[in-house]
Amino acid sequence: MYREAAVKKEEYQVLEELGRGRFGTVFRCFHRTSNKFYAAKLIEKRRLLNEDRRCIEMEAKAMSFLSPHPNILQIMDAFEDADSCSIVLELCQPHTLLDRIAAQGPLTEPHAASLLKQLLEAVAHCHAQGLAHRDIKPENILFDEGNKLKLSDFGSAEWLGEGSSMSGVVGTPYYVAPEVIMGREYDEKVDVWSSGVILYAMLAGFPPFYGESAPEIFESVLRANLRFPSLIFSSVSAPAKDLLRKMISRDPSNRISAHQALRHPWILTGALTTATISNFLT
Ligand SMILES: Nc1ncnc2c1ncn2[C@@H]1O[C@H](COP(=O)(O)OP(=O)(O)OP(=O)(O)O)[C@@H](O)[C@H]1O
Repeated sequence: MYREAAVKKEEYQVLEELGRGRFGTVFRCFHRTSNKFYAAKLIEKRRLLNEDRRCIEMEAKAMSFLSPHPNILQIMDAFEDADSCSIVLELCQPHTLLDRIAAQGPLTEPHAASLLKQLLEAVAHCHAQGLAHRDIKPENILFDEGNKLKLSDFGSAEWLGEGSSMSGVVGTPYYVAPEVIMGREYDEKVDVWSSGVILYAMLAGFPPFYGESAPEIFESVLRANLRFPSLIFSSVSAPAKDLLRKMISRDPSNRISAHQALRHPWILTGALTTATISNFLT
Protein backbone atom coordinates (compact mmCIF):
# COMPACT_ATOMS: atom_id res chain seq x y z
CA MET A 1 0.00 0.00 0.00
CA TYR A 2 2.73 2.44 1.02
CA ARG A 3 5.21 3.44 -1.67
CA GLU A 4 8.91 4.42 -1.28
CA ALA A 5 9.09 7.96 0.06
CA ALA A 6 12.38 9.21 -1.37
CA VAL A 7 10.87 11.16 -4.29
CA LYS A 8 7.37 11.62 -2.93
CA LYS A 9 8.35 13.65 0.16
CA GLU A 10 9.87 16.32 -2.07
CA GLU A 11 6.50 16.86 -3.72
CA TYR A 12 4.93 18.19 -0.52
CA GLN A 13 5.67 21.24 1.59
CA VAL A 14 4.62 20.56 5.19
CA LEU A 15 2.84 23.55 6.80
CA GLU A 16 1.15 24.10 10.21
CA GLU A 17 -0.11 21.36 12.55
CA LEU A 18 -3.84 20.61 12.34
CA GLY A 19 -4.17 18.05 15.11
CA ARG A 20 -2.80 14.95 16.81
CA GLY A 21 -4.11 11.40 17.02
CA ARG A 22 -2.96 8.20 18.72
CA PHE A 23 -0.39 7.41 16.06
CA GLY A 24 0.65 10.58 14.40
CA THR A 25 0.41 14.28 13.80
CA VAL A 26 -1.67 15.83 11.03
CA PHE A 27 -0.28 18.84 9.14
CA ARG A 28 -1.68 21.02 6.38
CA CYS A 29 0.55 20.55 3.34
CA PHE A 30 1.00 22.00 -0.13
CA HIS A 31 1.36 19.72 -3.16
CA ARG A 32 3.81 21.49 -5.45
CA THR A 33 2.81 19.67 -8.64
CA SER A 34 -0.96 20.26 -8.40
CA ASN A 35 -0.78 23.56 -6.47
CA LYS A 36 -3.32 22.14 -4.00
CA PHE A 37 -3.53 21.96 -0.21
CA TYR A 38 -4.03 18.63 1.57
CA ALA A 39 -3.75 17.17 5.08
CA ALA A 40 -0.72 14.92 5.73
CA LYS A 41 -0.74 12.44 8.61
CA LEU A 42 2.85 11.71 9.62
CA ILE A 43 3.46 8.62 11.73
CA GLU A 44 6.79 7.80 13.38
CA LYS A 45 7.43 4.06 13.08
CA ARG A 46 9.51 3.75 16.27
CA ARG A 47 6.44 4.52 18.39
CA LEU A 48 4.31 1.80 16.79
CA LEU A 49 3.47 -1.57 18.32
CA ASN A 50 2.52 -4.49 16.04
CA GLU A 51 -1.21 -3.89 16.45
CA ASP A 52 -0.69 -0.19 15.67
CA ARG A 53 1.01 -1.15 12.39
CA ARG A 54 -2.06 -3.17 11.45
CA CYS A 55 -4.23 -0.05 12.05
CA ILE A 56 -2.02 2.16 9.89
CA GLU A 57 -1.96 -0.41 7.07
CA MET A 58 -5.73 -0.92 7.31
CA GLU A 59 -6.45 2.80 7.36
CA ALA A 60 -4.74 3.39 4.02
CA LYS A 61 -6.00 0.14 2.46
CA ALA A 62 -9.66 0.67 3.46
CA MET A 63 -9.70 4.32 2.40
CA SER A 64 -8.28 3.55 -1.06
CA PHE A 65 -10.68 0.64 -1.47
CA LEU A 66 -13.71 2.79 -0.57
CA SER A 67 -12.70 5.89 -2.56
CA PRO A 68 -14.11 7.84 -4.17
CA HIS A 69 -17.28 8.43 -2.17
CA PRO A 70 -18.64 11.91 -1.40
CA ASN A 71 -18.93 11.18 2.34
CA ILE A 72 -15.71 9.21 2.88
CA LEU A 73 -12.45 11.07 3.46
CA GLN A 74 -10.44 10.69 0.28
CA ILE A 75 -6.90 9.32 0.50
CA MET A 76 -4.63 11.00 -2.05
CA ASP A 77 -1.30 9.24 -1.46
CA ALA A 78 0.58 7.01 1.00
CA PHE A 79 4.31 6.50 1.27
CA GLU A 80 6.94 5.39 3.76
CA ASP A 81 10.66 5.38 4.50
CA ALA A 82 12.67 3.62 7.24
CA ASP A 83 11.46 6.00 9.96
CA SER A 84 7.96 7.13 9.07
CA CYS A 85 4.71 6.55 7.19
CA SER A 86 2.83 9.42 5.56
CA ILE A 87 -0.80 9.45 4.48
CA VAL A 88 -1.97 12.38 2.35
CA LEU A 89 -5.68 13.12 2.76
CA GLU A 90 -8.20 15.54 1.36
CA LEU A 91 -8.13 18.71 3.49
CA CYS A 92 -11.04 19.29 5.88
CA GLN A 93 -12.01 21.95 8.37
CA PRO A 94 -10.20 21.57 11.71
CA HIS A 95 -13.44 21.06 13.75
CA THR A 96 -14.97 17.59 14.01
CA LEU A 97 -18.65 16.81 14.69
CA LEU A 98 -17.71 16.51 18.39
CA ASP A 99 -16.48 20.14 18.39
CA ARG A 100 -19.71 21.25 16.71
CA ILE A 101 -21.97 19.49 19.23
CA ALA A 102 -19.85 20.86 22.11
CA ALA A 103 -20.03 24.41 20.71
CA GLN A 104 -23.66 24.51 19.52
CA GLY A 105 -25.43 22.05 21.86
CA PRO A 106 -28.40 20.14 20.42
CA LEU A 107 -28.86 20.50 16.65
CA THR A 108 -32.20 21.16 14.96
CA GLU A 109 -33.92 18.10 13.49
CA PRO A 110 -33.38 19.12 9.83
CA HIS A 111 -29.69 19.74 10.54
CA ALA A 112 -29.30 16.40 12.39
CA ALA A 113 -31.22 14.57 9.63
CA SER A 114 -28.96 16.04 6.96
CA LEU A 115 -25.81 14.98 8.83
CA LEU A 116 -27.16 11.50 9.65
CA LYS A 117 -28.15 10.96 6.02
CA GLN A 118 -24.58 11.71 4.90
CA LEU A 119 -23.14 9.47 7.62
CA LEU A 120 -25.49 6.63 6.64
CA GLU A 121 -24.54 7.04 2.96
CA ALA A 122 -20.88 6.51 3.98
CA VAL A 123 -21.73 3.57 6.28
CA ALA A 124 -23.99 1.89 3.69
CA HIS A 125 -21.19 2.23 1.11
CA CYS A 126 -18.68 0.59 3.50
CA HIS A 127 -21.07 -2.29 4.19
CA ALA A 128 -21.91 -2.76 0.49
CA GLN A 129 -18.17 -2.96 -0.21
CA GLY A 130 -17.72 -5.59 2.53
CA LEU A 131 -16.16 -3.47 5.28
CA ALA A 132 -17.26 -2.53 8.80
CA HIS A 133 -15.76 0.72 10.17
CA ARG A 134 -16.04 -0.33 13.88
CA ASP A 135 -15.09 3.07 15.38
CA ILE A 136 -17.81 5.49 14.31
CA LYS A 137 -17.82 8.46 16.71
CA PRO A 138 -18.14 12.26 16.38
CA GLU A 139 -14.34 12.71 16.60
CA ASN A 140 -14.02 10.71 13.35
CA ILE A 141 -16.51 12.86 11.45
CA LEU A 142 -14.96 15.76 9.58
CA PHE A 143 -16.32 18.41 7.18
CA ASP A 144 -14.81 19.66 3.95
CA GLU A 145 -14.74 23.30 2.87
CA GLY A 146 -18.29 23.00 1.49
CA ASN A 147 -19.53 21.51 4.84
CA LYS A 148 -19.93 18.06 3.32
CA LEU A 149 -19.60 15.31 5.95
CA LYS A 150 -16.54 13.04 5.63
CA LEU A 151 -16.20 9.79 7.58
CA SER A 152 -12.54 9.26 8.55
CA ASP A 153 -10.22 7.04 10.60
CA PHE A 154 -10.53 3.54 9.14
CA GLY A 155 -7.74 2.10 11.35
CA SER A 156 -10.18 -0.25 13.17
CA ALA A 157 -12.03 -1.33 9.99
CA GLU A 158 -12.49 -5.04 9.28
CA TRP A 159 -13.52 -7.06 6.23
CA LEU A 160 -16.88 -8.79 6.42
CA GLY A 161 -16.43 -12.43 5.45
CA GLU A 162 -19.12 -14.28 3.51
CA GLY A 163 -21.60 -15.32 6.24
CA SER A 164 -18.99 -14.88 9.00
CA SER A 165 -18.81 -12.56 11.98
CA MET A 166 -16.13 -10.45 13.63
CA SER A 167 -14.92 -10.46 17.22
CA GLY A 168 -12.57 -8.41 19.39
CA VAL A 169 -13.29 -5.33 21.46
CA VAL A 170 -12.75 -2.23 19.36
CA GLY A 171 -14.48 1.14 19.43
CA THR A 172 -15.04 3.91 21.94
CA PRO A 173 -17.11 3.44 25.16
CA TYR A 174 -20.03 5.85 24.48
CA TYR A 175 -20.54 4.61 20.91
CA VAL A 176 -19.64 0.92 21.05
CA ALA A 177 -22.44 -1.63 20.53
CA PRO A 178 -23.43 -4.01 23.40
CA GLU A 179 -22.57 -7.18 21.42
CA VAL A 180 -18.96 -5.92 21.11
CA ILE A 181 -18.67 -5.40 24.89
CA MET A 182 -20.21 -8.85 25.51
CA GLY A 183 -17.30 -10.37 23.57
CA ARG A 184 -19.72 -12.05 21.18
CA GLU A 185 -19.24 -12.39 17.46
CA TYR A 186 -20.79 -9.43 15.69
CA ASP A 187 -21.37 -8.00 12.24
CA GLU A 188 -21.63 -4.63 10.44
CA LYS A 189 -24.72 -3.69 12.49
CA VAL A 190 -22.26 -2.37 15.14
CA ASP A 191 -21.84 0.68 12.85
CA VAL A 192 -25.62 1.27 12.80
CA TRP A 193 -25.68 1.27 16.62
CA SER A 194 -22.82 3.83 16.76
CA SER A 195 -24.53 6.02 14.13
CA GLY A 196 -27.76 5.88 16.18
CA VAL A 197 -25.86 6.96 19.30
CA ILE A 198 -24.45 9.87 17.27
CA LEU A 199 -27.98 10.83 16.18
CA TYR A 200 -29.07 10.84 19.84
CA ALA A 201 -26.05 13.01 20.80
CA MET A 202 -26.84 15.44 17.96
CA LEU A 203 -30.48 15.85 19.11
CA ALA A 204 -29.82 15.85 22.89
CA GLY A 205 -26.32 17.36 23.17
CA PHE A 206 -25.24 14.32 25.26
CA PRO A 207 -24.98 10.57 24.56
CA PRO A 208 -27.74 8.10 25.61
CA PHE A 209 -25.46 5.89 27.72
CA TYR A 210 -22.95 7.45 30.07
CA GLY A 211 -21.06 6.99 33.35
CA GLU A 212 -18.12 8.31 35.36
CA SER A 213 -15.65 5.73 34.02
CA ALA A 214 -15.28 3.39 31.02
CA PRO A 215 -16.64 0.36 33.02
CA GLU A 216 -19.68 2.43 34.08
CA ILE A 217 -20.32 3.51 30.50
CA PHE A 218 -20.05 -0.13 29.35
CA GLU A 219 -22.61 -1.18 31.99
CA SER A 220 -24.98 1.50 30.79
CA VAL A 221 -24.51 0.40 27.14
CA LEU A 222 -25.14 -3.23 28.13
CA ARG A 223 -28.44 -2.27 29.83
CA ALA A 224 -29.32 -0.42 26.59
CA ASN A 225 -32.13 1.36 28.40
CA LEU A 226 -32.91 4.04 25.82
CA ARG A 227 -34.61 7.02 27.50
CA PHE A 228 -35.96 10.24 26.06
CA PRO A 229 -35.87 12.79 28.96
CA SER A 230 -38.85 15.08 28.42
CA LEU A 231 -36.84 18.25 29.09
CA ILE A 232 -35.03 17.68 25.79
CA PHE A 233 -37.14 15.19 23.88
CA SER A 234 -40.64 16.65 24.34
CA SER A 235 -39.88 18.84 21.33
CA VAL A 236 -38.34 16.02 19.25
CA SER A 237 -40.65 14.46 16.64
CA ALA A 238 -42.09 10.93 16.88
CA PRO A 239 -40.38 9.82 13.60
CA ALA A 240 -36.95 10.88 14.98
CA LYS A 241 -37.56 8.81 18.15
CA ASP A 242 -38.78 5.88 16.02
CA LEU A 243 -35.54 5.91 14.01
CA LEU A 244 -33.48 6.14 17.23
CA ARG A 245 -35.27 3.07 18.65
CA LYS A 246 -34.68 1.12 15.42
CA MET A 247 -30.96 2.01 15.24
CA ILE A 248 -30.21 1.70 18.98
CA SER A 249 -31.82 -1.72 19.28
CA ARG A 250 -29.98 -4.00 21.73
CA ASP A 251 -30.55 -7.10 19.59
CA PRO A 252 -28.61 -6.71 16.31
CA SER A 253 -31.09 -8.94 14.47
CA ASN A 254 -33.85 -6.40 15.28
CA ARG A 255 -31.62 -3.43 14.40
CA ILE A 256 -32.21 -1.91 10.98
CA SER A 257 -29.41 -1.84 8.41
CA ALA A 258 -27.76 1.38 7.21
CA HIS A 259 -29.53 0.89 3.87
CA GLN A 260 -32.95 0.59 5.59
CA ALA A 261 -32.23 3.61 7.81
CA LEU A 262 -31.63 5.69 4.67
CA ARG A 263 -35.21 4.89 3.62
CA HIS A 264 -36.75 5.82 7.00
CA PRO A 265 -39.38 8.60 6.64
CA TRP A 266 -37.49 10.93 9.02
CA ILE A 267 -34.47 10.78 6.71
CA LEU A 268 -36.51 10.96 3.50
CA THR A 269 -38.53 13.98 4.61
CA GLY A 270 -36.32 15.64 7.20
CA ALA A 271 -33.00 16.08 5.46
CA LEU A 272 -32.15 19.39 3.87
CA THR A 273 -29.44 19.87 1.28
CA THR A 274 -25.86 20.54 2.37
CA ALA A 275 -26.14 23.99 0.78
CA THR A 276 -29.11 24.86 3.01
CA ILE A 277 -27.33 23.48 6.06
CA SER A 278 -24.33 25.75 5.35
CA ASN A 279 -26.59 28.68 6.19
CA PHE A 280 -27.12 27.29 9.71
CA LEU A 281 -23.41 27.09 10.40
CA THR A 282 -21.30 29.88 11.73
N1 LIG B 1 -8.11 15.48 6.56
C1 LIG B 1 -8.02 16.33 7.58
N2 LIG B 1 -8.19 17.65 7.41
C2 LIG B 1 -8.11 18.50 8.46
N3 LIG B 1 -7.84 18.12 9.73
C3 LIG B 1 -7.65 16.82 9.96
C4 LIG B 1 -7.71 15.85 8.92
N4 LIG B 1 -7.49 14.63 9.45
C5 LIG B 1 -7.30 14.83 10.76
N5 LIG B 1 -7.38 16.14 11.08
C6 LIG B 1 -7.22 16.73 12.41
O1 LIG B 1 -6.20 16.03 13.11
C7 LIG B 1 -6.72 15.43 14.30
C8 LIG B 1 -6.05 14.08 14.51
O2 LIG B 1 -6.45 13.20 13.47
P1 LIG B 1 -6.08 11.67 13.50
O3 LIG B 1 -6.81 11.00 12.40
O4 LIG B 1 -4.61 11.47 13.56
O5 LIG B 1 -6.54 11.19 14.89
P2 LIG B 1 -7.95 10.84 15.48
O6 LIG B 1 -9.04 11.06 14.49
O7 LIG B 1 -8.04 11.57 16.76
O8 LIG B 1 -7.91 9.30 15.61
P3 LIG B 1 -7.06 8.26 16.35
O9 LIG B 1 -6.23 8.91 17.38
O10 LIG B 1 -8.14 7.40 16.93
O11 LIG B 1 -6.28 7.61 15.28
C9 LIG B 1 -8.24 15.36 14.08
O12 LIG B 1 -8.93 15.39 15.29
C10 LIG B 1 -8.50 16.61 13.23
O13 LIG B 1 -8.61 17.73 14.08
